[in-house]
Amino acid sequence: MSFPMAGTRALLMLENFIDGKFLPCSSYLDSYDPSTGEVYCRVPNSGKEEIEAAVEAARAAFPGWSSRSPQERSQVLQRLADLLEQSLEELAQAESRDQGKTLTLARTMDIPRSVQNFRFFASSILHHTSECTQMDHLGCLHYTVRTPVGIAGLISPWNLPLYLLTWKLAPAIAAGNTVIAKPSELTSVTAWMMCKLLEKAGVPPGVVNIVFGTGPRVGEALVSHPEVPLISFTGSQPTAERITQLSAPHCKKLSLELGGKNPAIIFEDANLEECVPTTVRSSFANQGEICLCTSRIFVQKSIYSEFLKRFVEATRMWKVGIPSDPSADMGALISKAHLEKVRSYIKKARMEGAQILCGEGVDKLNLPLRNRAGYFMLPTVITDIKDESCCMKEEIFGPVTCVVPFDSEEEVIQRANSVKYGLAATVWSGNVGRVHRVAKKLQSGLVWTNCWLIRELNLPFGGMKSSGVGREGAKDSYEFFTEIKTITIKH
Ligand SMILES: NC(=O)C1=CN([C@@H]2O[C@H](COP(=O)(O)OP(=O)(O)OC[C@H]3O[C@@H](n4cnc5c(N)ncnc54)[C@H](O)[C@@H]3O)[C@@H](O)[C@H]2O)C=CC1
Ligand SMILES: N/C(=C\C=C\C(=O)O)C(=O)O
Repeated sequence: MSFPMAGTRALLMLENFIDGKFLPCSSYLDSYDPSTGEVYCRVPNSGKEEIEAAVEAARAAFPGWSSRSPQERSQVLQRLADLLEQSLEELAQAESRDQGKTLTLARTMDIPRSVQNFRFFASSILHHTSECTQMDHLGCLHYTVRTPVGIAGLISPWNLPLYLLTWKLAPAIAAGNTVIAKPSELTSVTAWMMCKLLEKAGVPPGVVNIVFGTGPRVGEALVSHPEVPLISFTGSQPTAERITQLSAPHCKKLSLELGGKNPAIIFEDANLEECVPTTVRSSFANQGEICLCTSRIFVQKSIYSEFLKRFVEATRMWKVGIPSDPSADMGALISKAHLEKVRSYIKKARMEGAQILCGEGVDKLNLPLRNRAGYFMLPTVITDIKDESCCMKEEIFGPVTCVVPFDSEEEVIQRANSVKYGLAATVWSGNVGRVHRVAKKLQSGLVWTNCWLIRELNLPFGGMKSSGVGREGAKDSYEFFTEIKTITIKH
């Protein structure tokens, strides 16, 4: 596999992957290197025509793929995982250049997890069982069978491009579906690189089709297509709303993994040695562009000053640098528009009288000349802010976090729950009873106590309230990507 390295002039031209073939498109979109602000890649600007071709290919491939045994499909997934792993370095370089994240993060998190997604579902597909019940008095036996749904539409975002695409793709094809995936138009490169490995892995033509382009054009064509009965989406809440509207006339199965406004609750008996560095990471990892990132930090009053001092010191040590710098903790944000949006929240906070303790507008960003037009900003800590402020209510999805004090357990639970989102929370305390009590009362699909982002892929992942509909994981993804049928036998 090859793609232009940072500094090369040739534009990378992506093509759609339909029916096992790379196909050019009649129009293209510019894609930017977030670390320089320069166009470096052109992405197909697909529409209805390409979706029609992909549906035809996926429909034709379905009978063959769905009738293979789980073992056969599992072997294909394992081979794909091996091939991705062999290309780990190239994929990590590409992800970092396309997304702006540090190369270190792409190498240690994005690509290894993409490999793991295939290995995980290659294994879990072998272990599902179905239910059976008896009604001896009526001479009946009842059991369930599961069958793949058909053509799965997968729409993924720009923050963890290959990681989140493969988190949907692996369970979809493991269960016997064929797929049409639409990655974010801002970060399409690693999906295109993966297509180059599919044939060698033994994925038959038409089982995986990847169509590139924008949400309103090709995304909507996919969502509205009557022969795509299922959509798995990760992204923003307004887009989820639109997908829901477009799917409604067809009663499609939907899995919606959306944003968060995730609280960290830090009690006075927390181990600050562990809590401070983990909360810096949970706030600013991947430039704060993970739906699980912390953006509201509630600290018990008795340790508030001490925590704040240590937290700001540690944030100032969180280095922003060019993505290839091995000492950088944070790279560039995804786009100019997103950088401006994130900065606008800090401006609003200032206007409301909040204090910016470090970061944007307070400290100086040091970047090489070539990267000055890149979309970089410093990790920023806001205090003296009201719970009603938009910075405490809306998903900013950038390196910005708010720190506020609290008095009691009851109060903090109520405040943590007072937003429309309910995705992830962290609770820091040495008191086991309290940890269980608080975790249970938080309106949040995931609660990490005394840690962050330790993932158990077997268990349900997803959010409550406006953070989404449905869950993903070994059993949940299997259930989503299959239809269940109850069969009664009278004997
Ligand atoms: N995982 C998450 O929680 C994510 C949250 N966001 C949030 O969303 C905000 C906006 O980011 P965007 O890139 O605009 O997210 P988005 O929700 O618009 O994009 C996610 C995916 O949906 C597609 N899409 C967009 N409009 C569509 C439509 N009408 N029909 C079908 N597909 C469509 C996009 O092309 C992309 O592949 C961010 O600032 C952040 O707050 C963004 C990305 C991921
Ligand atoms: N869905 C997102 C992150 C998921 C992480 C995981 O499955 O470990 C997101 O940032 O959108």
